[in-house]
Amino acid sequence: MEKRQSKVAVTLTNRKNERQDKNVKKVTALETKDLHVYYGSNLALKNISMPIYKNQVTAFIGPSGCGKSTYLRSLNRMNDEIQGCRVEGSIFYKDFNINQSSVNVFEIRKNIGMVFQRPNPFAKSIFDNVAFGPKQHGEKNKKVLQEIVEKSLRKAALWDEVKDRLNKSALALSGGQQQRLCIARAIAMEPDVLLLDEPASALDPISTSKIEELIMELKKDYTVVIVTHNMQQAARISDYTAFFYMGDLIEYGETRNIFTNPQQKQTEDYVSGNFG
Ligand SMILES: Nc1ncnc2c1ncn2[C@@H]1O[C@H](COP(=O)(O)OP(=O)(O)OP(=O)(O)O)[C@@H](O)[C@H]1O
Repeated sequence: MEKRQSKVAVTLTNRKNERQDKNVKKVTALETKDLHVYYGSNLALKNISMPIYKNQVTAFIGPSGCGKSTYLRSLNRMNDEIQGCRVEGSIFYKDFNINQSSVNVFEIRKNIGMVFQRPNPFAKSIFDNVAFGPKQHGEKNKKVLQEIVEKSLRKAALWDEVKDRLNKSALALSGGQQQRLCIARAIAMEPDVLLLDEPASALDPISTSKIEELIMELKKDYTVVIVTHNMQQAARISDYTAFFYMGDLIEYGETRNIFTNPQQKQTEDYVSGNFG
């Protein structure tokens, strides 16, 4: 138990690219107010109000079943796809409550993209995977599509590895490459926010560290929200951390504070490995 805590502390001490300039004004990219999520009659998330800051990495941590993924899916209305799931409360994106039936969810998901736990490329070429979204949204110009594909693959740190085989099947890529391809596919839609649901949990340590490096790069251009089971990963890559427990948001704040100076006993117990 002790060991786990000290590893996280070492991780925080060793963090590179630390740019916590206290004078920089935080801009809110997304915000929920009084959010409740039900699966049938089961209340899975209770009264969650929190901002997600622009160009920051925000990590959601907590034990299995506490509601991390449910909350992540709320942020781009993906819970709409789950039968029996009901989301009450407000989700503000660009000062507009997107939790309203009149909102075009495809437009929302274009701006707030999502990458899932298991890489899920289409059984198509690498090129067609990345070009898929823009084509669906009406882009027909081949040159423009080529530019989008190259730019997205570069941003996903995959271009050098695949530039000579863009017409080969995406399914022939390694798991880590497939996950970066899925990130490129999301980037191709030019989103503001990227929601990543345990994007490295199915990957080996080397692929995981590539994804982590990539996430820290991506925040320059995007707001990144990540669900992770791995507290060291949260400590390594996130600026803000939210700790969920049994459907409640127990504590939210700068990652350094959550791990080294938590205000709630439950957070302290969790980050020090005493439960979960
Ligand atoms: N599709 C669903 N139908 C019914 N209940 C669900 C569904 N998805 C999640 N739940 C319930 O909602 C609660 C929160 O689940 P959620 O998957 O959001 O938690 P989590 O913290 O992401 O868990 P994990 O870390 O195991 O992925 C749990 O009680 C879970 O059983």
